Amino acid sequence: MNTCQNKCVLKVLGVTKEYNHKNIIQNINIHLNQGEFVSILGPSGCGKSTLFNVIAGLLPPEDGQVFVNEKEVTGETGKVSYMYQKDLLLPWRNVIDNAILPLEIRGIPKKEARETVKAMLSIFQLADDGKKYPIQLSGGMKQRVSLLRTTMFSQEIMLLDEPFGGLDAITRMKMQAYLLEILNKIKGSVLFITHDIDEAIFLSDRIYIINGSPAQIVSEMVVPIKHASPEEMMTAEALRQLRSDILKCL
Ligand SMILES: Nc1ncnc2c1ncn2[C@@H]1O[C@H](COP(=O)(O)OP(=O)(O)OP(=O)(O)O)[C@@H](O)[C@H]1O
Repeated sequence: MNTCQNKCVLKVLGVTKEYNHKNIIQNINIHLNQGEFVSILGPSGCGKSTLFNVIAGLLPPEDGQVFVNEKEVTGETGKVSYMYQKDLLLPWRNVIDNAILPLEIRGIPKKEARETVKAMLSIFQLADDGKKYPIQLSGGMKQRVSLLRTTMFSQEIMLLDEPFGGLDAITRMKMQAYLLEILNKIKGSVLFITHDIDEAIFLSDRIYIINGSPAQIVSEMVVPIKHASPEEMMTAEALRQLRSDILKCL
């Protein structure tokens, strides 16, 4: 299954990364097709964020290559957008001015950048919140601002590193539905890190399981029912089987 079928926007080939002469991830091969939502599911501490840092060009791999739209970009930053686990909003900037950061870095004048962000606020359900500061926002709102800022960098390929990890269960479910709604509007391709099996099943088209020490891709699974309803999540035999197959790999 490890081939590009539709247009392949991101390809990771044989990536190995070590810290202090110890391999953390080894010979990782993954790909992301245009418009796909693909999760990397694995236990805490196995090396998922390390893999994202290599893909984003923030860490050079010991071995292997990263391609974006067929062009090698190993070790190059600025090719994909990246949302970290923590929201990392600047407390002294309001919502709009937090979200314009990627545009400012690209040299777009502040006034123009603010107009661009303002036009997106309602899509992110932040229409009345542009002037608020991070301290005035709930956890879910902070993550929506982070996501907005991430899309301001690039909507083509987004790396989302456990964006809902710190949220309570109800907010997390709302954010998952909200993320799908946003993606439907902006048509991006997403690589998503999680260690929550049901979250991966609900959101993804495909799931890579990463495990071991050093961590490797131990399985690749296609989700048979896309965006299953809560009832299907509980009762569908195909999803029960998928959950069981995933558990065997972890
Ligand atoms: N800069 C570093 N120097 C040395 N070791 C590191 C460094 N960064 C991470 N590690 C180690 O590499 C391993 C993988 O870390 P990483 O953050 O990639 O895992 P993860 O799967 O994303 O974890 P989590 O799900 O808890 O966020 C861990 O054992 C971690 O302690």
